[in-house]
Amino acid sequence: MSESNSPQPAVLILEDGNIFHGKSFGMIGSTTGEICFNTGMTGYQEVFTDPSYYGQVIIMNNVHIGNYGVKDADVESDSVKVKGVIGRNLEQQYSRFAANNSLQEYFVKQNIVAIDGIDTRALVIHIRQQGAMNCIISSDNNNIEELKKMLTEVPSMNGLDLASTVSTKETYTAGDETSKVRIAVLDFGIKKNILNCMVERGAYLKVFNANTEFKELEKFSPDGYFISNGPGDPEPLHYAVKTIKDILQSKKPLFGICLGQQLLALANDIPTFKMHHGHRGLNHPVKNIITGKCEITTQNHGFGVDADAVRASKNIEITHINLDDNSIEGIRLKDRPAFSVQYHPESTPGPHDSRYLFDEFFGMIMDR
Ligand SMILES: NC(=O)CC[C@H](N)C(=O)O
Repeated sequence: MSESNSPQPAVLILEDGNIFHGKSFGMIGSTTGEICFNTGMTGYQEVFTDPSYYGQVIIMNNVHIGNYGVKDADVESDSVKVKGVIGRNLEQQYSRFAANNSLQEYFVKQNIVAIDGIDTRALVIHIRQQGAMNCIISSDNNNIEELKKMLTEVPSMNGLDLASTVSTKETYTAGDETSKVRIAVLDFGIKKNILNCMVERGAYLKVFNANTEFKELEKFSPDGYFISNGPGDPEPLHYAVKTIKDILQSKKPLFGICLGQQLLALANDIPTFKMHHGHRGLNHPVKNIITGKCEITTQNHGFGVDADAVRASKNIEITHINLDDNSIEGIRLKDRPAFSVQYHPESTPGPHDSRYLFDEFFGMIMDR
């Protein structure tokens, strides 16, 4: 490595006062956010560009990240959405025929501050035990007291509406305009591959800003409604809950993913809660309790729907449960063609076990 490439020292400070020393990677600077970890072995570029991670600093459990570089097409949105990255070996060298760039240069271009050389095993064990908390990474300031002060000013993820920040400002369409299946998509930070999964099945989509009222969505004459994934806390999104209540009144099919499930629950008076440290990875076992079949799923969430309230609800049926911790992974309404899952069936990255859910959504629309 040439002298100019040798990394500067960097520091990671957790809200509970723990300090980790490492080396800078990506942009030189400081960044803050909620620390979380992803256990996936592959698909790092898709993870970094997933808007559901907006506001979070992510620890990558896999020991080597960056070794296959980055490729323009492997994105879930138009930019990196994580606030920072923590790794054991963040690699400048890469090897892949199709790659366009190194992770290092990609992070510099996208203004992403990362820290390399961290004992990620110890750090992940710590977060698993202590739970979600804020953190700061810095490679341009070695004054620990100053950094700690900056960290105290970072808001808690609990109560934050981040979805309206990453939602599309302009309405746009995708797919074949002459299609018989028209789906209105409410965008809270949608991943491109969710849109692809619907376009591949022949839908014509119109994607709307998170804050769009039902009467505006209705003008598109949709056959169904899709409620997307997205970052932050679902609880403050009262405007979205109102829209979903109106959609349910229309009795047209509705499918929600992740934040979409949390909003569907809130629209049915089921509260959501902040999880201890969330689920993020590519191998979370889920059981479909309607068919009895298991799926290995891609997940990325730090909030969940209240299991007791779901079980007590007369109108909500549980369709999927998590086999690790019994949390609610899927629900459907008894009196409306509306359902949702807490995980990511488009699964980029991840196994494709759950893509049948898009077929079920299309089935619901075609049956009408
Ligand atoms: N992937 C998502 O949609 C995440 C939903 C929500 N922000 C959570 O962390 O639970």
